[in-house]
Amino acid sequence: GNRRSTEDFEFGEVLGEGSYSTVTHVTTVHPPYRQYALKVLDKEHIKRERKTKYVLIERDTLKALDGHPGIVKLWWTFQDEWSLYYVLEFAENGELLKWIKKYGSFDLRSARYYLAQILSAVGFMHDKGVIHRDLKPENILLDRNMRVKITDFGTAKLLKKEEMADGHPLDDPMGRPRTRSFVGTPEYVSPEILSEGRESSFSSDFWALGCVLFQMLAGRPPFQARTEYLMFQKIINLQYEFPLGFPADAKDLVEKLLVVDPKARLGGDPANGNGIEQVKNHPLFTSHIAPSSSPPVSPTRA
Ligand SMILES: NC(=O)Nc1ccc2c(c1)=C(Cc1cc(-c3cccc(C(=O)NCCN4CCCCC4)c3)c[nH]1)C(=O)N=2
Repeated sequence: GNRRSTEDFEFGEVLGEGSYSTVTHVTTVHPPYRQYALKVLDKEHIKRERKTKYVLIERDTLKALDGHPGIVKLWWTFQDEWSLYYVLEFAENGELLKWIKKYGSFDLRSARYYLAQILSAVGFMHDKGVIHRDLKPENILLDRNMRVKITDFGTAKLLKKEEMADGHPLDDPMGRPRTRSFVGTPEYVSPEILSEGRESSFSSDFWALGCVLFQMLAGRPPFQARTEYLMFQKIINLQYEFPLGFPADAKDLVEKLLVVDPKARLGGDPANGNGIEQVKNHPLFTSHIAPSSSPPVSPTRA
């Protein structure tokens, strides 16, 4: 059968490190030689840090999202005495963040090309009741054809059926105060998480999309500060500025996504219908009919 073990793989370079996991480039030792990203999770550390819940959420979320080209595929899982192993899709061109830094910033056509693919993957996630909660250029990978592959669902939230209506997790029937389980990466965390201590909702992912669009075109995230406290102040007070020359259509979309009230955010209120469709119908996408030439494979400066 296909019971796997580390013996089946030749280990290559380390691709990424987390607090209790390491992702390594591996190649199968038997033909057909295939490349994967092997995520090794340390059992001892997981138990000590009480992260078992997150580890299982990642596996269950990736299984629920299997089949979408914009989400990293989980091929198999196996374990040994010390570790859990997730055999994940290898995205050869790595993190979107690396490409933004390499080119300084993207031109509008490239930013629109990547945002359209990210929206397709996020729309699929939300339809399946998954909130990513930590969308950022480090978690948006690019494969050998520069196609988007979203990863790192270790901190995602898998909503129950009855929670799907407005994307908000239900309050505890016993009225116990909500213990906010997780806060995303400071630069990209939405104001409602910081101020009301709310759980994230679908709308939190839209805030992060606004930050990613800004960063692709500006070459930096909208909110930066020397300390997390100062960063949080800037986020809840919406203190950010566009660089000169920031394209008008993209500026308008960022301004509709970086809205403090999650319900007023574009796509943020499920009562207005499918959030992703509202973003896809924005002039950034509808007022530029792409020329017949194929989309850009690698980002180029404006
Ligand atoms: N937290 C997580 O779950 N993290 C994950 C999960 C899955 C996963 C994952 C992370 C991946 C990360 C990754 C990182 C890289 C990478 C890291 C450093 C440099 C490069 C790079 O320079 N790539 C482009 C140039 N290469 C040079 C080598 C030959 C091929 C082309 C890629 C490629 N893929 C991956 O491919 N698949």
